[in-house]
Amino acid sequence: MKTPTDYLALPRKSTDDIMHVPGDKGALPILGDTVEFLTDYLGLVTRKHKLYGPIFRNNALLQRSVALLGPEANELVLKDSGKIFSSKKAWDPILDRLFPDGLMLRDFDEHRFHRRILQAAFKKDALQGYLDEMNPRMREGVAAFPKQVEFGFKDSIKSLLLDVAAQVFMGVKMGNEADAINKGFLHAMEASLAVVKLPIPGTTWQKGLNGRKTLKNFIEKHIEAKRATESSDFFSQFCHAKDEDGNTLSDEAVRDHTIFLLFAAHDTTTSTLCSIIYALAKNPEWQDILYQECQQIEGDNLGYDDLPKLEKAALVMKEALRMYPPVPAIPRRLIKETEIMGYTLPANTGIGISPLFTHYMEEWWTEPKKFDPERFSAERAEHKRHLYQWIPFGGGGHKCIGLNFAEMQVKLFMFHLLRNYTISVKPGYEMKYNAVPISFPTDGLPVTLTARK
Ligand code: HEM
Repeated sequence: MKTPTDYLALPRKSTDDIMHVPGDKGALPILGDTVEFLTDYLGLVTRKHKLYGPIFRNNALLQRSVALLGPEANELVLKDSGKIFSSKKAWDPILDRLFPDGLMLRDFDEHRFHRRILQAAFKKDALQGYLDEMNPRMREGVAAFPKQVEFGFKDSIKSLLLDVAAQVFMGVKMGNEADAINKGFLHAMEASLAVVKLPIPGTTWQKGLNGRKTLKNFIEKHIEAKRATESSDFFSQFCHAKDEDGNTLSDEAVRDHTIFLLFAAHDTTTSTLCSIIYALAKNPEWQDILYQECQQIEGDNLGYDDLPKLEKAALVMKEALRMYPPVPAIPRRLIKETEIMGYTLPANTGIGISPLFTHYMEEWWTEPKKFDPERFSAERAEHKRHLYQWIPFGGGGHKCIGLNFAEMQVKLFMFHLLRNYTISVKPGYEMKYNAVPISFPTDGLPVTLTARK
């Protein structure tokens, strides 16, 4: 039987048997540190780290959990050599009704089985196909952005990426069907952040469930035809994907992975492009460097073989992901009692590691608050001091399967934008943003594009 807390986001409380771990109850009764967690996550974690060290108790979002900080902790949790950290149990409470059975919501052998099959859709030939599909749409999308007037970059890029996703993820050409898919998807995304999950018509939650239904119906309607032909979209690729042993995906698995992929790709890439555009607007010398780099490429399209030529663009992306990792914290749940950093933690303990905190640790980064893409250059390679100090894509078995696609899409956008326009913000402008649940500007990121002479 459901209890009232089942209708709240994150209803599942972790066990109380972690009171021996350093920490405190948080600032407020019941809410603990929820307010600071949502408004200044990095400040909160940095303060607690100073007080308690690399392992401490958290009390936020009606959950007690244990924070494990720093590259060693990241490695322990993400590598998970003992198979004790469940991704499914951590993500399910947030995502299982809207995006069930995606890769992140599967564990261990079952996860590995699905991931090996899905890998086929991220190989070179497939990526090349997606890039060819995306080129004209991205070019037209950038050309349609307002010029010479200030506009909110966040909403514009979100909507462009949504159009591209309808085509490249679901294989829908523009028109009514794409609009319905986009709307359904947006509603499902919004519902994933809903605090109250009551199935009442008109609420964010109910709209999200309806949104999922739209996506589900679309896939179920088209799956037979998709299996009969092949095209350059993830939906089609998943229909035909095989691992080395010839295993394939069931219709249900194709459906759930395709819908989950939309979720995993969309806000993360939108967030990354916002951070990049902000960083470039504040550091115009980097716009010139990238402009020169784009000029080496002939023609109006970015080809797959051109991607490695955009070396400096890759450095800028890495640095933006360091400073503003879209996924600032990665949750797991322990599946059995385990001793970690000198403390015995019971089964079911919620665990949180923090890419954002790690990316600002002075022990590992030179002047971490400074935008300095060259820190990732082959000569300096600061990020290689520890394999788990730069983890915007996570690591280990659940490391982002879409990272090459993400880099390709980001480069494609920058290519079409920077070869034609410069980006500026008002003098003295500083982006206001919230790091959790996903790093986003809270002011819409007002920018101005000006045509290059
Ligand atoms: C810059 C953009 C992106 C960032 C920063 C990002 C970040 C992440 C992170 C941190 C994880 C690991 C979560 C965990 O361990 O709990 C992850 C997993 C995942 N990402 Fe991404 N992602 C990005 C883009 C994409 C794109 C474009 C796609 C698809 C085309 C994608 C698909 C996935 C999937 C399916 C998983 C689950 C992998 C697994 O559990 O095996 N991501 N991503």
